[in-house]
Amino acid sequence: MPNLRIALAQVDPRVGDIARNCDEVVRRVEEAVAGGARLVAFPEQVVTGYPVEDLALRGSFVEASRAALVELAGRLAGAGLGAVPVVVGYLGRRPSSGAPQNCAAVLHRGEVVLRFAKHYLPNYGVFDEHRYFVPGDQLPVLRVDGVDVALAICEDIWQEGGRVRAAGEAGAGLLLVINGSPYERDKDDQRLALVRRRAAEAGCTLAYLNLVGGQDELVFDGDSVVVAADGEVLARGPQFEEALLVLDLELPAAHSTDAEGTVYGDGLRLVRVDAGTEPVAPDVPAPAQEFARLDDEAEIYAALVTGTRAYVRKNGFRSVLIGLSGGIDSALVAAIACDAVGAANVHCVSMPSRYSSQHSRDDAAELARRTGLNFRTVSIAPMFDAYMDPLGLTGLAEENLQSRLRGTLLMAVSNQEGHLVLAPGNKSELAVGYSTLYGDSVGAFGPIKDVYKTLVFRLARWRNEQAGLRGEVPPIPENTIVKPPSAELRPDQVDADSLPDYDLLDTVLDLYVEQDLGRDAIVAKGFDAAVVDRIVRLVDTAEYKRRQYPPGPKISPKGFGRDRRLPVTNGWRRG
Ligand SMILES: Nc1ncnc2c1ncn2[C@@H]1O[C@H](COP(=O)(O)OP(=O)(O)OC[C@H]2O[C@@H]([n+]3cccc(C(=O)O)c3)[C@H](O)[C@@H]2O)[C@@H](O)[C@H]1O
Ligand SMILES: Nc1ncnc2c1ncn2[C@@H]1O[C@H](COP(=O)(O)OP(=O)(O)OP(=O)(O)O)[C@@H](O)[C@H]1O
Ligand SMILES: NC(=O)CC[C@H](N)C(=O)O
Repeated sequence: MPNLRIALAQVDPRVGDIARNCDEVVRRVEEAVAGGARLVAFPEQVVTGYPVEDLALRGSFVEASRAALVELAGRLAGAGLGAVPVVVGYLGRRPSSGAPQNCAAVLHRGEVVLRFAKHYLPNYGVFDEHRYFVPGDQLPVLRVDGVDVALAICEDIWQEGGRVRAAGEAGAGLLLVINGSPYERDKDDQRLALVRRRAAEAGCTLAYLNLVGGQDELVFDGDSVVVAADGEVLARGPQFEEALLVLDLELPAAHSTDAEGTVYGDGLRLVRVDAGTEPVAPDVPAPAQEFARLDDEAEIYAALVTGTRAYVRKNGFRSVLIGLSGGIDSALVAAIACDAVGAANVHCVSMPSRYSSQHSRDDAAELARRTGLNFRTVSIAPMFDAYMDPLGLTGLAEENLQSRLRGTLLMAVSNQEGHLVLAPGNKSELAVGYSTLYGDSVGAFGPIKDVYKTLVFRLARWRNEQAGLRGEVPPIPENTIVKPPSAELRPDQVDADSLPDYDLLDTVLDLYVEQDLGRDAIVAKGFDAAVVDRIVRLVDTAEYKRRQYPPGPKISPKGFGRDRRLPVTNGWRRG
């Protein structure tokens, strides 16, 4: 059996930054070729970044992507890297109609030798690909070093049949799938099971290559994997880190004599390109690469850090600003921020009012001391009095004023000093509207907006334990974790005055939001009808607030973003 040394480049492109992304492709091909790779692959739409959303509808952008592809082929050859075929994803057009397509190409000896488009387009959850693209109808096969490598793009393996079946019918020796598959909790297990099933169906080894990094609310976890037809894992990339996986695969020699244009299942037509290369036995075998899996908390925390870092850096910021109350939410956000951009780039403001307890102020200062982040205190009392005197506010208006003064203050410091403001709201609060519009909801990015409050506590404990294991000072003060959550907007206020206990609240929210169960179905599970009614009503009436909340990293199958699109003006009140 011929040996094929492949390199899978698990990289982090920036959407819209075609020049930077192409530079990165050249750099990684250089590295792969130096490592003896005979075939190099990059993820879905690496040239443009993924997902490009409505940029796909801009003719100038599509043309820039197509031109960059041709230029990239020339650049690789010019750099002495043209002998090795390179698979890259890009944004292209269907030649007949000019309609945008989610494409990939093979670059070889200075030319674009093969182009094809994604066959199945995802149109659920966060995906809208039918809005942008028309599907491809080919089975692309690249013959390299005497092995037939069938190619596919992400959703192509999530649906039955299609390129997986066609690859089997064409007798491919390897199915190479390039992906832009966003992170969700437990999705790595789901993907591995899927990849194993598809490898068995295609009857060949399957190499699954994913993006890594973050793009607005999406986080890409990498987690590329290579699986044999019998399900054995041959290599697995790291989660949430860039990597170049170089590995040797023993693959069957190409034997298909099917002519170009042969039609397989689902109407896919064979397009074949022969790289004209001879098998090369490597001098030294590539070392086996299988990175250890992260456990649940580690994985979620890494996703939050990755998403936050990507948003800050890719939007040109160096530093962030957080209102630090001494409570658990802003404490966890501060810990994530320190891990994402470094404590020296994290700026926090304690903004006490007359209702702020001494322990809250102390806890905020203690977190700053433990992490080394930049910390200052600005009392909001004088501003508060200046509003209260002429307006005579009471009750909720008085409470929300404090939150809004803090929001205004944070934005003022952001304007003055150039830090990006992080919003500290968690998913439980966002669900029930427990935050002040234009107050604590100000900010550019919400690192924990997809994290329920009960998980906020687990992550805070987990982060402290990790510090302990590494012999470091745990970042979050114990008192912040153990005290009852409170907004401290009036004397002796605690969250439990206005909301059900968080264990109960999060359980019902999971049923209503994540699992989309109706009110009656939730009550039928044994929950108190009055509590369910109240939670359902709070969730439904807070849609307007969620629409005005900043983006944040999606970690669940149903984040408050594109995954859950409900009308704001909505007379349906029966859950
Ligand atoms: N359908 C709709 N579409 C658009 N706007 C709508 C609207 N319904 C109300 N509004 C507007 O929204 C306003 C009400 O919203 P908003 O001003 O935010 O105020 P509201 O939701 O009434 O109160 C904020 C709640 O969040 C709690 N809170 C605040 C701050 C921090 C925390 C925490 O623990 O983290 C909790 C606070 O104790 C209170 O229960 C109305 O006055 C109206 O202007
Ligand atoms: N005294 C304060 N100083 C600085 N920021 C504050 C202060 N009080 C509230 N904030 C900001 O407003 C956000 C909402 O805080 P609040 O205490 O009202 O509720 P919370 O959801 O329990 O949040 P936390 O757990 O961070 O306290 C905080 O996360 C923080 O960013
Ligand atoms: N880019 C894609 O086609 C992604 C869709 C796929 N179902 C996934 O989440 O991995």
